[in-house]
Amino acid sequence: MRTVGSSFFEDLDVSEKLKYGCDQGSAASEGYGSRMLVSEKDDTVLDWRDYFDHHTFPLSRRDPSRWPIHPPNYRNVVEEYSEQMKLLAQKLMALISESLGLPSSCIEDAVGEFYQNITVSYYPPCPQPELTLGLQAHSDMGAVTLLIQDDVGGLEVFKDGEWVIVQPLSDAIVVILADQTEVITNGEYKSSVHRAVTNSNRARLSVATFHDPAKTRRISPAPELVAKSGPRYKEVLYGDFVKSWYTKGPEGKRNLDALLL
Ligand SMILES: O=C(O)CCC(=O)C(=O)O
Ligand SMILES: [Fe+2]
Repeated sequence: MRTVGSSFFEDLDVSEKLKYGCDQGSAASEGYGSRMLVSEKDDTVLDWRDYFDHHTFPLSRRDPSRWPIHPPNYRNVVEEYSEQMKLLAQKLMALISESLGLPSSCIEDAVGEFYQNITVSYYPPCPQPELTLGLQAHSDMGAVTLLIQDDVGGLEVFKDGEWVIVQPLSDAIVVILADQTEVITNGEYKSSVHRAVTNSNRARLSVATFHDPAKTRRISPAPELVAKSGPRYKEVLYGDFVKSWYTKGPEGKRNLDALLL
């Protein structure tokens, strides 16, 4: 997956890439985009990255004809990778459920049918890395994100009040728990606040596979956990949560904090 991703970003010129351009005006639209976000306040660059977003599940959203044809195995690799990541996300949700004494299907049942997106992020070398981040601090909105990165490094997680580097390991898949898992587990598992930093000499590639509920899904803490310690989060319609995330901007976990009881 890393190989086909970097081949798309590094072998094609901009005009070729723009044939797959996403609609930058609408949230999480499929295709190629460049998010060199610039602050309206003081012109500082906020995000320094290019990306390609693929809609992979449910199958009704999947249209491989919108994905690159270079390199030639690109579309097959994405389809196979998507399947494997879905299986892994299901396994992890079952293990988390069991670890809390819940039936193994509990979290997956609460999430419902997976909306899976695969985002390849490409961070070009940044001339002044101290002035901008590749991607601002945020927690992911959905349930579980599975991330692979190359050997450059740049992913950091916020732990015990400081930023900790996630060392790149070529065979590792980083599990990033997202906001809806925190709600469903009634805060027993926390979503992770993370960001990507840039560097001035090497481009970096990461592939994040998001597993989210449908926008029409209502998410609330599992009843078994509420029975033990009372509800700690308000119920939320996932579509409303996504809307408020895009309105307020990521900025740490502020969005999820609005659901705290
Ligand atoms: O590039 C990375 O390591 C982080 C990507 C990420 O957090 C995201 O796309 O939500
Ligand atoms: Fe993220």
